[in-house]
Amino acid sequence: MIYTLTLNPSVDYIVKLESFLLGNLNRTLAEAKYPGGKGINVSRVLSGLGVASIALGFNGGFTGKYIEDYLKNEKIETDFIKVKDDSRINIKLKTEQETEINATGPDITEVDFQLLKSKIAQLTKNDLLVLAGSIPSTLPETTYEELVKICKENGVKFVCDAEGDLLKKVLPYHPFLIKPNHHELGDLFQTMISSCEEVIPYGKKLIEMGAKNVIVSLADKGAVLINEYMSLIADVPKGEVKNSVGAGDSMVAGFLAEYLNSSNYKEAFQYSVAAGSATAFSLGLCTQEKIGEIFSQVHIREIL
Ligand SMILES: Nc1ncnc2c1ncn2[C@@H]1O[C@H](COP(=O)(O)OP(=O)(O)O)[C@@H](O)[C@H]1O
Ligand SMILES: O=P(O)(O)OC[C@H]1O[C@](O)(COP(=O)(O)O)[C@@H](O)[C@@H]1O
Repeated sequence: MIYTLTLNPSVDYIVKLESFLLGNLNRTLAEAKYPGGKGINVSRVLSGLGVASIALGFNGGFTGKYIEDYLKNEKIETDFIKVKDDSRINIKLKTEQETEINATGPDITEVDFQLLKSKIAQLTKNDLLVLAGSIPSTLPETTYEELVKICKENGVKFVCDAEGDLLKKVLPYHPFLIKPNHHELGDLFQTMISSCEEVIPYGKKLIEMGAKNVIVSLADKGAVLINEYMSLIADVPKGEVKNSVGAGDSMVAGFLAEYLNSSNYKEAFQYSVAAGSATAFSLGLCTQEKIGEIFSQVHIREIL
């Protein structure tokens, strides 16, 4: 079974405005709400692709209930640990640019964290855990490290989509997949990365540091897959970007769904990029149909 872990779920409140004037009254043209948080987005895309998963994490209050009900409605199994305060609301402002305000989220106690650890300790070598997103400020910086240590002890495969030190610290435990974007990759190595070709040496370093598969996305500039067998560069389809929130999460879900189906890295990567772009071209997350429409527009070349 695939488990996704979202330590800090959100209600993503997407508001579209003609323009945004700081210090003025602004009125929206349109708005939408979705359950959010990276692991939750992965579960939702997987579900749309016919792959079951169980969503884990902490949720609370009316927002937590909204998230849980929404997932249940989409037939996604959940096993959240209830916390006292409300799950956060993240604001996504769509003007000519995309501006995000991600909230801090509720306090997580030591008892809640122990409960989570005991849930993770029950996973087996037939399971895969996706750890994705930021860590609430009340949890220790070592949270992901502690959780993947448990995975390693029990032979559980895991995927990690996180930033900076959180990501670096899980590499020695050999994640099956990591997916930084080019800014996050640049931050890891204190450099600026602006093309797919520039990604390759750093991607290879991440493989040396322990990752099994590295996907680096560069928004409209393409994406790169590196593992011990190959280095692939994909270009992305052209289209009207409606909302790129969750595009990265869709790549993770797309890769997992297709890899589980075909065990073919190249096809899984092509599917992953198509899923990312299908989400960017949609108001919410991608659908299987939308991915199918643009799949053949994703061109992959191998770098020898
Ligand atoms: N402007 C765009 N045009 C086409 N596809 C896009 C665009 N922006 C994002 N995507 C798709 O979404 C994927 C992830 O986008 P990116 O912004 O790099 O990741 P993240 O959401 O993790 O920051 C890209 O690899 C691509 O497939
Ligand atoms: O946990 P973080 O880093 O605050 O991110 C949470 C946000 O990330 C998202 O999961 C979107 O992630 P991506 O755009 O990177 O795919 C939103 O749904 C959510 O609001």
